[in-house]
Amino acid sequence: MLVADDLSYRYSRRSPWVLHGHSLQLRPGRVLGLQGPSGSGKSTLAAVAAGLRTPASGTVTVDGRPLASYAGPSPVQLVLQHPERAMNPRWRIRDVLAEALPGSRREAAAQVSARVEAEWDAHHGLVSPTWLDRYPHEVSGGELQRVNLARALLTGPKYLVADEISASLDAITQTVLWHRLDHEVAETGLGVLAVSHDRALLEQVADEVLDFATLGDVIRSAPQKAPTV
Ligand SMILES: Nc1ncnc2c1ncn2[C@@H]1O[C@H](COP(=O)(O)OP(=O)(O)OP(=O)(O)O)[C@@H](O)[C@H]1O
Repeated sequence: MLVADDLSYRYSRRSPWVLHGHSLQLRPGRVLGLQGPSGSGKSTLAAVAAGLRTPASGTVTVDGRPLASYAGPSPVQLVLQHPERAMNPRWRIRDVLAEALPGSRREAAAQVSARVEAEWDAHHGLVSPTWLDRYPHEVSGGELQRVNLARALLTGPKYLVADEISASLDAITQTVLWHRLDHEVAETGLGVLAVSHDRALLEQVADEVLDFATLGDVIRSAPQKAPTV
């Protein structure tokens, strides 16, 4: 289980606490929705839960071990809204995916081809083999986000934090993206924290939807509780 416990976080000494006693638990094979208004702190919680930001206090553990103690690729991967910002536009999709794997680029590219053809074919998977020789600008926005997700999954995470991953897509493309991700959840037991301002979307894709505001302490109590950083 991924457990974020009693987190506090602020961006600088002078800025207000964004996280103040925030906690959540994510089980394998579940999609947990996290909803809240713009600026409330959802992305901050997502980044802390994925180990990209260090809380001032509180812990993030995976199966009882601190997330920071895991060597190699993190068991918690974070995927953000804009896939084009997360990849080199001069690399073919095969190489973009290969970057996630250890070993030489050539070996990794061969593994990518094998995996895409075996598991991620066009019928049920995230990536079509026909995209592998294309550049990022030669696939659609929805397809590129599927590549972005696939790259995170190639590292073999136990949990995926998906922060507004379909916010830039039209309704049909959103549905396709979540359907493909749902397939991965069912097949592999991946746990997903789906972060969005869009409650209606989360109610469609998640097993349970949490409100950001209910996960932390009342803001009045935060300055006493959280340590000075
Ligand atoms: N890098 C940063 N430096 C300073 N303050 C930041 C930084 N990133 C976010 N903040 C502030 O932290 C607060 C929470 O921001 P965050 O991005 O976590 O909210 P959010 O709920 O994800 O918003 P949105 O739905 O608009 O993406 C906001 O007040 C924001 O201005």
